[in-house]
Amino acid sequence: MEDKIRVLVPEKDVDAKIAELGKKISEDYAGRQVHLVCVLKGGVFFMCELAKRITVPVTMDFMSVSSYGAGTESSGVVKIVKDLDQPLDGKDVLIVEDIVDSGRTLGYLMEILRKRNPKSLHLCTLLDKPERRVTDVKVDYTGFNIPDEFVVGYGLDYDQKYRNLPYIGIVELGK
Ligand SMILES: O=P(O)(O)OC[C@H]1O[C@H](OP(=O)(O)OP(=O)(O)O)[C@H](O)[C@@H]1O
Ligand SMILES: Nc1nc2[nH]cnc2c(=O)[nH]1
Repeated sequence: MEDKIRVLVPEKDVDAKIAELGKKISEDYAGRQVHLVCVLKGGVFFMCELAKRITVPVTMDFMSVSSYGAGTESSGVVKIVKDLDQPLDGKDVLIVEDIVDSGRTLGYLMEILRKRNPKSLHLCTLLDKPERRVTDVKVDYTGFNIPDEFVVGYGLDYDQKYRNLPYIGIVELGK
């Protein structure tokens, strides 16, 4: 049987929220250049849409870390699979993520990136599951706080599927 996807956040609400976040970030970074750091793979859809909504000068870089396997639980072991191409010294860095869940990935990542001497380091996530937090993380910009459900779409996968959905959904697995 095919998996069923129940819509949690419809496409129009995601689009409206990204526009709102882009406006807020543009205001907060007025007169500066913002260096967006995308955490692959999940963050890429959100980052592209967000970048289009930011009106101050933007530069971008990408990194890939792995903390989840094929399942739905963070392993707690975070590995850098692909590092950034450019140094962060003196830059106003904004990390762009699809989701903060246990906080392990971002807690670890922010600690490493802070050591690279950015002028500022902030975090923007499309989704946050505050109930699930194990590691404390300061989130500066949040799209939606969501309940403790495993979500897919807008970059988020289940076993590498469903990243391309233009909305956020909950998978009901087929038997
Ligand atoms: O707060 P945590 O519990 O650490 O979970 C958050 C992390 O999990 C997801 O990545 P994932 O490992 O699924 O990789 P992907 O983006 O390549 O799918 C997400 O993009 C975050 O990086
Ligand atoms: N796809 C997906 N990846 C995650 N990584 C951490 N939480 C989640 C989630 O709810 N869905």
